[in-house]
Amino acid sequence: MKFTKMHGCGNDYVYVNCFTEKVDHPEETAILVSDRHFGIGSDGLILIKPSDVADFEMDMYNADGSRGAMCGNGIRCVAKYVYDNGLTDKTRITVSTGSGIKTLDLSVENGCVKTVRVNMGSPVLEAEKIPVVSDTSRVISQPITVAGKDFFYTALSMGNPHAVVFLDDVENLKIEEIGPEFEHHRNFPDRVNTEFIKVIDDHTIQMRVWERGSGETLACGTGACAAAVASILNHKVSSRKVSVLLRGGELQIEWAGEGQPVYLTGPAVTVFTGEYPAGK
Ligand SMILES: N[C@@H](CCC[C@H](N)C(=O)O)C(=O)O
Repeated sequence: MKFTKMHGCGNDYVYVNCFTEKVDHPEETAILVSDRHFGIGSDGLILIKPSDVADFEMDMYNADGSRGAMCGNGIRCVAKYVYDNGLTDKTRITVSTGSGIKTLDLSVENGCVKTVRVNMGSPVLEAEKIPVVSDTSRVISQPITVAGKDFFYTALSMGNPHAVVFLDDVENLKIEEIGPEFEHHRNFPDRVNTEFIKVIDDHTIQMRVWERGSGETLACGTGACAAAVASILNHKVSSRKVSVLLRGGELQIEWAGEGQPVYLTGPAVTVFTGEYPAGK
């Protein structure tokens, strides 16, 4: 299998061009290639496929082999891959995902895509659609006890489920201890991605993320969107344009408010290409 390793703000995936390559068991392949010691090393696997309903299809798998419906950093890299490798010459493309068709605008410099702006669709706030177990129809700053500690969280879906928690300090957070406890908490029947947020100023937030199926990653595009929406809903920021500072870089989020789509802008980078497994 020929592959390309790419990342968006350090959220790295192995990309396979399924116009020419075939992956028979993507769940098992995702686990194998993601291993940072015995595999290629990544947060998961992303298959780029032909589509009947959009220009391309993105099919994504986490490092544990579970399927993700949407990936904000991954879809920007899909855009870079298809443009840089001549599968399209369009700078506005559509990509079919597990959470619908997304439209992407590509910024090109010297013949290569540098940044991509994605229409991520509207956030889903209804508890049962996220899904999150709750007595209320929405979960905005609700108490939750996780691993014996009390937190407040806001839940929403950006095509995948997110819990956003505001803290005074995220740098010293023992995320490898608390992250899995949120992921498997009984409130989240489909597990959850959890964003831990420190507010920096009225338009900037700092974020660490524990991703469902992959653990701590350096960035999460859907998570950055969820965090910006939660920051606006909880009046933590006053701007509708929010900069999200992640361990692997910075993402820009725009949201005009309820019923409106969220826009995600950020970089996409190719790291290397190869073949897996090696011939010899
Ligand atoms: N890193 C991604 C999200 C990947 C899927 C997620 N772990 C899930 O299972 O929902 C992003 O950039 O959005």
